[in-house]
Amino acid sequence: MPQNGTSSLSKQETPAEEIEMRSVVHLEDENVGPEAPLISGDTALDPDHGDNGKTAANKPNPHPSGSNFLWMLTFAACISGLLFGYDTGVISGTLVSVRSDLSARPLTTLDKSLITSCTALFALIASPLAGILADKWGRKVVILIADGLFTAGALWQAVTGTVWGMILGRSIVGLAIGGASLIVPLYISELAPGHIRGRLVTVSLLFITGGQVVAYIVGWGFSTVPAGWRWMVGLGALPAVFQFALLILMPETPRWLIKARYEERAKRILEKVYHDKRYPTEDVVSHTLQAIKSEILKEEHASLASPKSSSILPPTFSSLLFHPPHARALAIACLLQGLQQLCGFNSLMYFSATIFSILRFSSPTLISLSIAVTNFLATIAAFYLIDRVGRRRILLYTIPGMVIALLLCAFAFTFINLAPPTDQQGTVAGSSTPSRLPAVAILVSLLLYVIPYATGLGPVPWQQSELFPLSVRSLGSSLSTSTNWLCNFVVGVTFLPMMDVLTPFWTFATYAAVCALGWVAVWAIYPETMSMDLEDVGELLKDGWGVRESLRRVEQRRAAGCMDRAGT
Ligand SMILES: O[C@H]1[C@H](O)[C@@H](O)[C@H](O)[C@@H](O)[C@H]1O
Repeated sequence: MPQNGTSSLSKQETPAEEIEMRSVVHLEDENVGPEAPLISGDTALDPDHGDNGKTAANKPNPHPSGSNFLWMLTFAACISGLLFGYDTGVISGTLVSVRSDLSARPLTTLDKSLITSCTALFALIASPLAGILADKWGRKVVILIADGLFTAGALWQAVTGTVWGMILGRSIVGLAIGGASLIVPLYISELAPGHIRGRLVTVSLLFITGGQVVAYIVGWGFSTVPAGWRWMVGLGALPAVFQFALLILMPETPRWLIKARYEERAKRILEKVYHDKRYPTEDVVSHTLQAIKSEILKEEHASLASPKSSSILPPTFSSLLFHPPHARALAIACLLQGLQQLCGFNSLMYFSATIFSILRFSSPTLISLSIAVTNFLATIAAFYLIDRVGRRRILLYTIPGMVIALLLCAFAFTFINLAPPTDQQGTVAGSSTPSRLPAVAILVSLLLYVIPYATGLGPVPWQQSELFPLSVRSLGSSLSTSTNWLCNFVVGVTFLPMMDVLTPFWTFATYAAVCALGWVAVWAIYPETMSMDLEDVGELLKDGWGVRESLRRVEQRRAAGCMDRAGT
């Protein structure tokens, strides 16, 4: 395995060497601008060779719904998503069941906050590190390390006897979640053909939200068993061990392999990914290979030619921050990830039982399960829509629904008298006799909020990897993943204080305002990337945000009938 993704050329993989030599020759030609074909006379390596709208109709058609091999790899990778969901969801049940089992005393509010928020904090630290490792050693290595951390963290939590031991265990799991949340969408995006990429990445969201549902059910099931919480947290080790074993069968992504100059291996994997008896795959494989190689050459050229690169920062960092197309991709990815968290969804994930207990529902944990189940079911809708309706359009349609539902919820809260401030257990105190109608209206409005969230903002930001060209893909994805965890952390620590200080009305109205502002930003700068090859997305952001151009291409592809392959 190469040390930095650019060395270790094997003898039989000379075509990649040749590519590198050609690239050097090309870079020595002063008259060749980034717009020009990289290798004159070689149409396969022409930047226009990809689907830029002119060639859409002529592109070879891969299997419309993906080969079995591709689906198997997607499911294998998604086990990390299941762990991400399980470990974020299990905390709510654990906090109620621990009682005095840790440090021989009941948990204080501070204990609860630390145990909950350290996971997001360590996920935030882990994602950029995972991005660097994913570039150096490959995507698979990060999955392997995350599995090790998931297992160690789960077992440690199950046996620990102190609050600080629990915080340590949650932090180890946080490191694993940070790595997994970066690598799963990246791994799948780099394997998937453009026309089903959105759906395959959304499968990982089904595993995340499904993991949250399982965690809530397990939490509910073990809540009456003495020390049952040890089983809740310890069970997280099982899927990690299973995935660890599966890793032997999982290949590296073709895109990383080509960057690391293992072209023959990349070709063999592409052949398997696109394999189907009913469809000739040779053309698709060679088209994809050439498009990846062309993109690598262009990126190498562009970053060398970039005038604003800084000598203080490592080259990939300065290329990501100072090369305008890369910086634009980063801005969009961070906007979407920040919006996904600052819209307040995880305040429900972490505190819905608290909200429903102040509303005097007889079984708050069961009612909060309805939030998790709705989140999961609406993600299934996203799976069907994301490659048909498109990422941008889904967001523009669903965010207004979230704004309305949040305002309804804020309004309904004005009919509930809340006694200030939180009690000793960190629970927001409620009035003695809240009326049933506003309480039911709050539950309904929260469910109405979750449906559009899970159809749009839940899955769309995780399509982030497709925005970045290969040279900065894992670094860019890791920074936007960190943005996600930073904002997740902010929402986790501010929700209860906001409810106390600002009142529930202003808390939910603030989330509504964030969503409304987010809608404007999405409308202004997020281009439609549905059905595009990864290598073509970069073209869109070359001279601007590419919104109009992306919509024009969507129309063109529709007219050419290309989208029928995705079932549109
Ligand atoms: O996309 C996921 C999903 O929406 C989860 O339900 C949520 O808990 C995560 O924070 C988010 O990243």
